[in-house]
Amino acid sequence: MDNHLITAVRQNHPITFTVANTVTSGKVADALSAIGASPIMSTAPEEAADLVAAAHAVTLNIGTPTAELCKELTAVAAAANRLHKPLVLDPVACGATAFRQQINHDLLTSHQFTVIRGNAGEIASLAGVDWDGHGIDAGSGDGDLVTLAERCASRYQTTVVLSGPVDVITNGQATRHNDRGTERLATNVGSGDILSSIIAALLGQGADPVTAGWLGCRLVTTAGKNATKGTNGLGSWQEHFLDELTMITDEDLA
Ligand SMILES: Nc1ncnc2c1ncn2[C@@H]1O[C@H](COP(=O)(O)OP(=O)(O)O)[C@@H](O)[C@H]1O
Ligand SMILES: Cc1ncsc1CCOP(=O)(O)O
Ligand SMILES: [Mg+2]
Repeated sequence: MDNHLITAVRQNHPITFTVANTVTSGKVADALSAIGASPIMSTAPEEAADLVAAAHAVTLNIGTPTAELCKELTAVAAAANRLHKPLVLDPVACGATAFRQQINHDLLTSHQFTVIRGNAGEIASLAGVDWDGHGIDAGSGDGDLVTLAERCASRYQTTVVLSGPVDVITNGQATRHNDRGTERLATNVGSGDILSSIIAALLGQGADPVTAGWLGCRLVTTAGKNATKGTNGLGSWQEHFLDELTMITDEDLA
């Protein structure tokens, strides 16, 4: 595995285009900038092809979907496939409503994604596995999470990053785990959105999907864990988290 990826991101500033949700767009942009990537967000189908052409990687975040935004999501996904740009899906709360289920189904059956990054509830919904989802959070269910992630990876012929207390990264053949992290990440709104777009930045820097998935999880959880030192509430942790993302190096991720 290339252990110079973070250094390369900080040198090359890969343009990382995110169709973001309206809740955490700013947090995602700041986190991408902190690791050295160059973020850009847009919701205009009129510029979808031009922005995808300029970007090194793309993330579709379905956190606050609208019928209008679906035009953008489709235009960006089609352009990313046409231009062979890495494409990441964050299917936020995809099991929570029929509307979200339909949007994610339409995207996944019409376009090829490089990586799908979601929590266990979201991955279970995409894999067609019964799960007791809980809004944007993982919820609870039975079954082995590796099997769940592999089933989703196989269904959509992609790499799946199933995030949680232990992250599972698999393309159906190779499977990796990341057990570093802190509970604070679970309750911080935007942790997953940040992770999905950081994975896109690493793909944009040339990492293969499993490496980008594992390294993204390692990067976010290392920064998250380090940020707990000397902090009490969520607010101070968020500030420290961004500082940690700014300072993190390849050596910190071993
Ligand atoms: N209980 C936990 N303990 C440690 N790390 C966690 C925990 N839950 C989530 N994380 C980490 O938080 C990040 C976001 O994952 P997650 O919370 O599953 O995404 P989402 O915010 O989309 O639900 C990941 O890097 C994951 O490793
Ligand atoms: C609260 C909320 N509602 C729609 S999107 C969103 C943010 C989800 O962020 P994350 O999945 O990273 O926790
Ligand atoms: Mg999420």
